[in-house]
Amino acid sequence: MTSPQPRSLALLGSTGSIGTQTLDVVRAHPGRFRVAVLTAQRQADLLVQQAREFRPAVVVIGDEAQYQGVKAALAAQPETTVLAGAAALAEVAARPDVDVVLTALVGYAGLLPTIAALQAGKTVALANKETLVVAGQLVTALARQHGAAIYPVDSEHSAIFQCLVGEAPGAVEKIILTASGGPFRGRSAQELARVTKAQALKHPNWEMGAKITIDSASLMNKGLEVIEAKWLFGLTDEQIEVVVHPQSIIHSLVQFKDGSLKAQLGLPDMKLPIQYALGYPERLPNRFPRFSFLDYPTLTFERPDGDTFRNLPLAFEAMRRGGNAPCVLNAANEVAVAAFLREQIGFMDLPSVVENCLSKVSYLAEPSLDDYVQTDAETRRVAAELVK
Ligand SMILES: NC(=O)C1=CN([C@@H]2O[C@H](COP(=O)(O)OP(=O)(O)OC[C@H]3O[C@@H](n4cnc5c(N)ncnc54)[C@H](OP(=O)(O)O)[C@@H]3O)[C@@H](O)[C@H]2O)C=CC1
Ligand SMILES: CC(=O)[C@@H](O)[C@H](O)COP(=O)(O)O
Ligand SMILES: [Mn+2]
Repeated sequence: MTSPQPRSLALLGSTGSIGTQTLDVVRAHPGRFRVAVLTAQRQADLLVQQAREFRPAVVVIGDEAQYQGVKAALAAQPETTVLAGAAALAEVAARPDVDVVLTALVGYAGLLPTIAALQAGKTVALANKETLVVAGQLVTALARQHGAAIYPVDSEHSAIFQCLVGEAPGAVEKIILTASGGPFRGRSAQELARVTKAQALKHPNWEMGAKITIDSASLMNKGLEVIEAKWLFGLTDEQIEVVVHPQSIIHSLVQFKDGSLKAQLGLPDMKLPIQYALGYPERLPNRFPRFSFLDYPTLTFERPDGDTFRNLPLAFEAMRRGGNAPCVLNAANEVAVAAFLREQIGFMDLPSVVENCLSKVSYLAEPSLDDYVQTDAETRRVAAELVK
């Protein structure tokens, strides 16, 4: 039997939590994947170290001030071209030598490179949920138009994707996204007003980047995932539910029209969903740690507390309004989370900034790409005033 040609990867955001775990998956499967592109924003030293190991055709350092340093550090590696700046991300995502673009960068910055990848017909392994939150309708329409697949990396969406394999289109009654509830599950609004950044950065089950960890603590992560699921799986708003499952073992469920439920289970480890998206439709054998029910004799479930964690109902509301409302939600949240991480605002200010921006920024029912860009910029201006 001949071995398959290695899949060529563009890994956008290689220095982050998803990016470094993606490289672990690549290391676990020698010969299956080839790294053609690596990109970082500020961590130039780690980017150089990764480039020396994986010898990609191109690296991008987002922070242009670090271009000369990266170029000098890779001078002895002429096969690797060094580029800098945000525009280079879209350029490398569309390179002819790339099969799969894994979007492991954080926030709105993922939108334009993902669009470039889809327009070039690339398969996108999507970790960057903000892309579908901001412009899900436009992005999924582009994928259809260019015959490009989007495979989810987000653990809940990977779970749903795995449950849907072999099922007829239209067989789904609803999906149930599981939420850990974060480090502050069960706390009152009064208690939440006093929590610290250090406490919010301690997720009970997952090791992740700072922005998504704060989003998990405020339940905005689940709100973003609700909107992400709508577009990935073509669901109506009524077909999406959230249940709190503090152990993060059941990664999500699908309920079918005959009442049957399918779930995907596993340890909280992103290497499996990353590998599934990169290897799809194959299930590649690996030696990652295995789950045992005996280690988790009790799996529990609760209703999310949307009165206290207001980001979740705000995200549902933005989804129902549609148009540019989810783009406003996302930009407001990005500004608020950055301000919280600078210890400029408190935890309970996070939903207030989002709610305020949703009421202040002009609503557009059918935004173009340019409208999304304008909405993002306008929302950031409004939000910046609110977090001062
Ligand atoms: N971490 C996880 O387990 C999960 C993450 N996700 C999603 O995946 C995405 C990545 O998350 P995570 O890995 O945790 O994030 P991290 O913050 O750990 O990593 C983000 C990566 O993006 C780069 N980056 C940051 N800002 C920009 C920018 N403006 N332009 C270009 N690149 C940028 C960073 O570069 P540098 O570090 O060099 O500055 C880094 O490589 C997010 O959308 C998140 O919601 C989804 C499910 C699980
Ligand atoms: C690993 C992953 O996919 C994260 O999005 C994770 O789900 C965060 O956990 P909660 O948002 O459920 O706390
Ligand atoms: Mn998730």
